[in-house]
Amino acid sequence: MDVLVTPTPKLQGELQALSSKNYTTRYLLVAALAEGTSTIYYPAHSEDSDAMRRCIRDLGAVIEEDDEKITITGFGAHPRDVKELDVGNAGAVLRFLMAIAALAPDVTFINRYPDSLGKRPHDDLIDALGQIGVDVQHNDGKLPITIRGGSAVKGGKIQVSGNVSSQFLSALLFLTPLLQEDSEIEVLHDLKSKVVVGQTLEVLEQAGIVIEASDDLMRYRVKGGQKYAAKEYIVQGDYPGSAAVLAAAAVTQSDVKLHRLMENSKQGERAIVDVLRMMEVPLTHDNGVVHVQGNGRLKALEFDGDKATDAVLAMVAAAVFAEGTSRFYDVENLRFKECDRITDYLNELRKAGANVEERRSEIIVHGRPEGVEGGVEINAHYDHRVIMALTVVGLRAKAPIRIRDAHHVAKSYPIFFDHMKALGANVEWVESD
Ligand SMILES: O=C(O)C1=C[C@@H](OP(=O)(O)O)[C@@H](O)[C@H](O)C1
Ligand SMILES: C=C(OP(=O)(O)O)C(=O)O
Repeated sequence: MDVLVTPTPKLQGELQALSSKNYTTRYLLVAALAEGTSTIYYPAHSEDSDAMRRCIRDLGAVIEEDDEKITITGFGAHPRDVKELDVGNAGAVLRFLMAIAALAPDVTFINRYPDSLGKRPHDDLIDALGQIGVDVQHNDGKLPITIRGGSAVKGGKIQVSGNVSSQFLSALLFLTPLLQEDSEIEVLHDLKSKVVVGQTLEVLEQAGIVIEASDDLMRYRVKGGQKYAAKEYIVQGDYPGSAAVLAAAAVTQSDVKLHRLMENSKQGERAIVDVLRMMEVPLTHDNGVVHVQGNGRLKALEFDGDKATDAVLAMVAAAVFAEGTSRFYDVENLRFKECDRITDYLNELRKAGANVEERRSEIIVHGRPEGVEGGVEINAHYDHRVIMALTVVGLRAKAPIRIRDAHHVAKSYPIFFDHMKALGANVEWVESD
């Protein structure tokens, strides 16, 4: 399905932010790794969180769900001997479960998105798992991937590169407490998306796991033979998805309130609020409610995008209409996401009429406060965040834009267009031809 975005000068209304994707995937996983029954309140519903639900069920977790909560009886350190897992297009789910598959005899992760997840590299995790005796068969570091683990995998010293994705380190942090022996993990090179590792450590601690981490998050000591506790968890609101809604409010005349966005969240993408403030967008953030009263005027800024990796595309979309030139730096790992979020995204922005430039690890935006031309068809590149960001741009284009295959928004935010409509955006689903 495609979506037609017709220019919309005003947005107004109140929404509940959807539930955090990254906390949902983590709570589902730690509940599955516990032996008792855990309860997760307000879990996210999206393709990625459904992928984690499906895979932990296949691995032996028993799941019951109603409108408010999900209860999970876990398999502890003993997943069922499943032959195949389908993670859809979910990178974090794949990487976390590649590590957990080391507890099973022989699991193959299939390749259902050859043009998206199928192109993403997993070499650093494959290499790290190899160091503790996991046999990994792969297609040049990519899917399909077969993991052969089992009782021979005991823990030990592991070095893992962090300069492509933090998910490889998070994956090892979920696995190593369950191994028989103690482990020491050292992160080599750099650690991208470092803030997300904070979310991993927070969830591990909530699940009763003890990990000694160095202050710079580059070294870890993990005792083996630990057990995940069965607990109750509450999922907070999602900043990465909300970033697109807030950016939409920022580029229009708006009066928009978004609830459930904790001020002290560990999600790096909460920086969307500070970034919009620095862009001089009128807003307040109190008691978990972000209230944007946009007047359509924004100022350019410079921002270290690695601090808020999944909100950068929304920030860039806002910068398209700012006065002056904005620069988002330290964003090279955006190239290894659902698509190349620098080259592919900027190509689509250019089509819509934005004035943008790319460097290897930077996005530069020469703002056009007068608006962009629009009147084009956008390729979604299988990327929910490209779809949401181009919607923001379409609201302030001079002619409608059509986003091809916009249904991929469901990877993280299936009701994004319902939410945008509720705020008054002129967005409608149209059959692809
Ligand atoms: O650990 C996680 O849940 C995630 C980590 C980040 O990936 P990278 O570490 O690859 O930047 C982020 O982009 C992704 O959406 C979710
Ligand atoms: C990159 C993302 O997810 P993942 O890496 O889990 O596919 C995302 O949600 O923007």
